[in-house]
Amino acid sequence: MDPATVILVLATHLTCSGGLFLVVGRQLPERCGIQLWGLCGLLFGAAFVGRLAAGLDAPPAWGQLSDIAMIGAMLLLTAGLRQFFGSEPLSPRAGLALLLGFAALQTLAVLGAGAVGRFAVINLGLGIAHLWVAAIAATARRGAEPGLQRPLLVLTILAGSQGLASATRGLHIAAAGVDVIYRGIPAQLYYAYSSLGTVLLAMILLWLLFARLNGQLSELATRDALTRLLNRTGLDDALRRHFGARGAQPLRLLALDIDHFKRINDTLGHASGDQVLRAVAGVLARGVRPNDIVARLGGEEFVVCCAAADAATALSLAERLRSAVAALSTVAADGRTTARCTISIGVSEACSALADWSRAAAAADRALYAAKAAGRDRVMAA
Ligand SMILES: Nc1nc2c(ncn2[C@@H]2O[C@H](COP(=O)(O)OP(=O)(O)OP(=O)(O)O)[C@@H](O)[C@H]2O)c(=O)[nH]1
Repeated sequence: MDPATVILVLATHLTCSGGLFLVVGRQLPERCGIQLWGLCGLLFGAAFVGRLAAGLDAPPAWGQLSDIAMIGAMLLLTAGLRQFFGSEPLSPRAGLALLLGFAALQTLAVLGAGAVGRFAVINLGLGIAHLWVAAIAATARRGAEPGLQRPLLVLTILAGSQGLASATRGLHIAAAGVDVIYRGIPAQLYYAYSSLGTVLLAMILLWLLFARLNGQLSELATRDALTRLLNRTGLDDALRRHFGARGAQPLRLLALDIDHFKRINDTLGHASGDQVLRAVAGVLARGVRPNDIVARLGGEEFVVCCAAADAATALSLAERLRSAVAALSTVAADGRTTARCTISIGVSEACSALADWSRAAAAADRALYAAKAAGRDRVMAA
């Protein structure tokens, strides 16, 4: 394909994907990055159109405007990525300073070496900008949720390889002169790879977005909004995963219930009751080992699944949780009164398969009611 056709295809693709991002971004929360990616696509597309409009053989100064627009578009891409991961994008002043610095450097190169200077600097500039995108993706991947790991790895590889390709092209043009800008195998390979890269980049950004939305949806479906513990659906999923794993340890079920919780609501108000629920949930979540499962089944009922083969371990965990909750003192919604509460716990026999789960849950419940009947604030084994 001749360079003008490649540039036209790139411009069309970038403009369409930029527009699509802006349309999709209208349905999403502000500052999630996609709006900046949309602007990046539109600006990059406009830069290519500007390059075509000026003509591929136009004097370097004409093409400089489109080059500055391309670097501006790359800055928007990095800003969108930083926004997506919740960090502050570059300030407009710093972005402007970078653009002016690039323009000054390129002008010096054009004055010294004409078209070769211009193309060497824009390719080096695009190379550095792509490597920056790769660095942002690689850094974000370290702390990212599991669903984002793969798209971020692909983005790191794609942006990194595009960065290296652009920088190498810049150095090649500086060394070999104007003849290699549009002609020859390296130029053909470069245009083929950047066309593919542009299409893939838009897909990866959408992949990132869908992975994030998917994670948020699954979080909403499986976690209790008040305490952030697993809800019933989340517990079912966790049990299926636990028992589905090879060599799964047996689980002992601790059924927990806050004693006389209605009184807390009645005396201190529902908002204070919510604070107590959050505080108890915190004690349970912090008090177990990473392999254990903690869930809120509704109201003031919780369940802890303890990966322990022997009853003594489960009973001592239950006792530890009971005394930690009894020692807890929660500031009520008025900010002054403190609320205290106790819990009763029923502990089941070991359960080694998902099929036995309801029997274990019923046994733990019976033990819990026995603990309540025996005066509350105690642990009973099934
Ligand atoms: N604040 C708050 N209260 C809730 C929530 N869900 C359920 N409740 C309240 O929890 C209370 C449960 O009361 P009961 O089932 O009578 O149990 P209890 O008062 O703890 O008594 P025992 O379990 O017998 O010790 C009810 O008043 C419910 O309204 C919630 O999300 N927030």
